[in-house]
Amino acid sequence: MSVHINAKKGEVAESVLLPGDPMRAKWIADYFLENVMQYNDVRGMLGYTGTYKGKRVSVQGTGMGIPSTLIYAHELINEFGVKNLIRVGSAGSYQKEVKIRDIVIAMAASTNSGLNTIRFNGADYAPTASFDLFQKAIKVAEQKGIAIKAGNILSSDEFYADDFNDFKKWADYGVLCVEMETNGLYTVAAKHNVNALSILTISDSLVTKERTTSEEREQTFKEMIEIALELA
Ligand SMILES: O=P(O)(O)O[C@H]1O[C@H](CO)[C@@H](O)[C@H]1O
Ligand SMILES: O=c1cc[nH]c(=O)[nH]1
Repeated sequence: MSVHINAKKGEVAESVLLPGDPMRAKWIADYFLENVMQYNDVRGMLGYTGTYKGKRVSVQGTGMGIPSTLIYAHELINEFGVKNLIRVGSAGSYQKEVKIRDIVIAMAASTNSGLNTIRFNGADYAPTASFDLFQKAIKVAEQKGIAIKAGNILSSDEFYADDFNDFKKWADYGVLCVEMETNGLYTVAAKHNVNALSILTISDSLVTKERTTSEEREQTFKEMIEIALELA
């Protein structure tokens, strides 16, 4: 057991899907996994282990934002021996070509968080996806006929920016979409020499102002889960 995860040793699989929303974790376990056991309920941040096509896989909510995600990723890696951390999250589009329900794989994650500048004494660190998981995800998506987009994303510290037009600067530099966790996830995975990948589904667009409902964000977005589960 760790501070935030009350699983016993061995109850968490080597590969873990990481949605921000703990209710999406429950939905993934209910909808996709067999032989499911719930291993975590601390703070309502639900975690489950089950099997997918006979392979053991876990799914753990992380909460929202880099600080919360760092807690779960750190404990999963250091206390439970997790080797593959695959985020399955929602994101807001920054580009008109990136449309609602599109899937974006984060090759790299920029941020406005100060955590890495503190960690690296004022210098920038560029956290990137695991090349191995990235390559596999591209292959799986091709096999399943699922279109994906891939590139740089923004992990923002705030959901409600003072000025929503701030996104245009990031968009000009080719950033595809915004979410709130990947920069931290890729950094902690690099530190501990394990694999991390973020697969995101566009839930809303800062360009067109369209958006999906919270229920859709919790219970749909099946294609990114299907890709993620094949990487486990
Ligand atoms: O859908 P999840 O995985 O929670 O991800 C996105 O949704 C939350 C904001 O609504 C943030 O956590 C953001 O990164
Ligand atoms: O606009 C959005 C959508 C999902 N997640 C975010 O952080 N921002």
